Amino acid sequence: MAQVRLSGIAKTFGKVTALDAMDLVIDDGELVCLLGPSGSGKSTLLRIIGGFETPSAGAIAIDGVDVTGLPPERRPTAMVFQSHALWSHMTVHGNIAFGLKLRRLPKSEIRDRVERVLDLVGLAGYGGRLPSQLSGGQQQRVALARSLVIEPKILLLDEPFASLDQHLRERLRDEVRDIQQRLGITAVFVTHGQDEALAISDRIVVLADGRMQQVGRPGEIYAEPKTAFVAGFIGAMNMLDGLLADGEIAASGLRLAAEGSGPARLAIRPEDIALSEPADGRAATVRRMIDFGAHVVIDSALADGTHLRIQTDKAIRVAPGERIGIRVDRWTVFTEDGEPRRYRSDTLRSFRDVRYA
Ligand SMILES: Nc1ncnc2c1ncn2[C@@H]1O[C@H](COP(=O)(O)OP(=O)(O)OP(=O)(O)O)[C@@H](O)[C@H]1O
Repeated sequence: MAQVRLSGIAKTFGKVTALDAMDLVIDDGELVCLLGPSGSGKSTLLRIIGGFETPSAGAIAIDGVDVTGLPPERRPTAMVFQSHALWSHMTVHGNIAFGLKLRRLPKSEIRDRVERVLDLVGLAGYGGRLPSQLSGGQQQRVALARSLVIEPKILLLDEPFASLDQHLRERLRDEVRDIQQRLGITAVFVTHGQDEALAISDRIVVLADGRMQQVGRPGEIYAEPKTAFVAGFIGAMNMLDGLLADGEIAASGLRLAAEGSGPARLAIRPEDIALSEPADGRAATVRRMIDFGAHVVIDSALADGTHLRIQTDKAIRVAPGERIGIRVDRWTVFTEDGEPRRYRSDTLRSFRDVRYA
């Protein structure tokens, strides 16, 4: 069992609040991604879990044992850093065996464990090479093997594949997910790549300005963002400034049914917009078509010039300057205070306004 419990964890560096009183439980065997923009506190939180940083306030417990004051080597954790930091004069075998030698394990056991973990990361037969004789991706696999060989209960990864090209990054992150599930270990993965987080996480913790914005399953975070920040940060989103009045939100000439009054933000996913006949309050002008192969995105302009992106079928062809009608199937309205309100076109009839249905 390896559960991590953070209670009121905070960290300040001088006047900078890197983390603000954070409570979080990471369950046994879970892979949790810490996702957020640069400077949001992801690495600081990970380093606190690993014991590389001391919190200014709060406590951290692993399997019910308080480890707040313990150094990294006395925690059941292992960290994989962004830069592989392998010892260049040591072979792959030597690099991986190092931690086991420190623990004074018998030679035969060290050899067996190194072989097993090399196999696990797809590098069987590479033990005799020097790091300089490996590709970047292979070096990062060695770094991963070096962390896994000590059989940690909790694997901590700080943007481990950031320096690799996208193709390799995707392959390695899927492998990490696979290995983590096979070994049944708990993992915390720092990334600022939303695709990465959506692809591999059991749960995502979205951070901004040292605060947890939302914690949830990938699909939940995508479909039901709790704040305008999360809505804009995860997945493609049209975010428009609008005004609520008379059962509608008006934003950049677009009008949709919504309750409440006063300023608000209107969030619409590009895939939740379809083309239709132009009409008052639901028209735009095509700027350009962006062909992604599997689908097409129409970059359009609303009445005041604000961009509106529409994801559509690649069979659809429109020309720059063309006026198009839009039908919005789902939208979310965020106000300063209060919960976000989500709407769908087929629920509109209950909003006494059938114009957009
Ligand atoms: N040792 C330090 N001394 C002073 N300020 C620090 C230190 N480490 C981090 N910070 C500050 O704390 C905040 C959070 O930093 P952190 O590295 O945790 O962010 P991050 O989300 O991991 O960012 P990135 O994606 O850029 O790595 C930032 O404002 C950063 O400048």
